[in-house]
Amino acid sequence: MTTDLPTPAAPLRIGTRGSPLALAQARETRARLMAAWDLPEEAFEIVVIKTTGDDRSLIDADVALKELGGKGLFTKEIEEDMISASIDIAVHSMKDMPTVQPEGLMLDCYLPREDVRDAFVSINHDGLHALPEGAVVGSSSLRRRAQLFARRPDLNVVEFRGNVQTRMKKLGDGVADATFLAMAGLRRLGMEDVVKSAIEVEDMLPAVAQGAIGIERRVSDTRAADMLAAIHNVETGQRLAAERSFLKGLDGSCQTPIAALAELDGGTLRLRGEILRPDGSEVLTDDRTAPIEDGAALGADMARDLRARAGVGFFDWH
Ligand SMILES: NCc1[nH]cc(CCC(=O)O)c1CC(=O)O
Repeated sequence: MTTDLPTPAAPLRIGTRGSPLALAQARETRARLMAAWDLPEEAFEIVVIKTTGDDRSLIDADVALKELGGKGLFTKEIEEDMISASIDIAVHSMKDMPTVQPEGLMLDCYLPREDVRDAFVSINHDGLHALPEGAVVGSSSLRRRAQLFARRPDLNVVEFRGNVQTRMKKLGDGVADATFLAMAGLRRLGMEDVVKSAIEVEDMLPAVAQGAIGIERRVSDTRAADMLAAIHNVETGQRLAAERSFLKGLDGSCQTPIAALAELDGGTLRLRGEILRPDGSEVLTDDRTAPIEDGAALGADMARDLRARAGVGFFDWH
């Protein structure tokens, strides 16, 4: 391979959001590239980009969420900077990524996946099953809210946003008895100490691509393509192919209560999928296996069948 490797004078520019988790993910990507190509830190430049999703005033206004449908809230500005070539690659939580990339951009590099489970975070309670009748839980995730209502209609759910510290303060102030966060994010931030217990996927199926980091690049950028190929994790890519095909088939976004998890066992891929009414009153699930190479087709088939079972109006809310 005759890649012109980046140098301190002409670094590979890594675009990222400025949140602590996004920065941790960008640094992990840089560390993996440094190790794979034996390059110094100065061969990379981490470029922080502000996105619509980072704008609290917009995110808190329902109108913004409705207008954008939740799609690309965290990615639009970063992708524009990649197209205009002011950055070369962008590091994303795949959970927040739309299923289709803008013209000229692509995703073909995924890092090894972290813990896919949700974390139960609480000061006084040990886990979901230990929550007393009528307890107050904080979550702004449509998926987690719907999954909680489905299992525990007695719980009261309140909006909960902010970084880990903010949420812990709210718990300390008694705003809620418990909240939920992805194990992956907490591990990557080194904040696992706030976790009371990991929720098994049988109790709460994770969001599509939870725990996975993807690295986007320009289709035409062969240097980035070569560099990223060296750190690509094949298994993560195979699992996400099935999960994201499922999401795409449901026309879903992070604003829809959809959950899915693909796992590999030898040459076989198992895909579990779930769609819920936002109030948890109805849950449709499916669980199938196929050869790994048929994962995307499996996801599309499962989405089509669940759609048919759901009928019209299943996802309506407000
Ligand atoms: N939607 C926000 C978001 N996007 C990715 C993560 C965590 C890391 C991951 O799941 O990969 C989170 C926060 C959370 O759900 O706790």
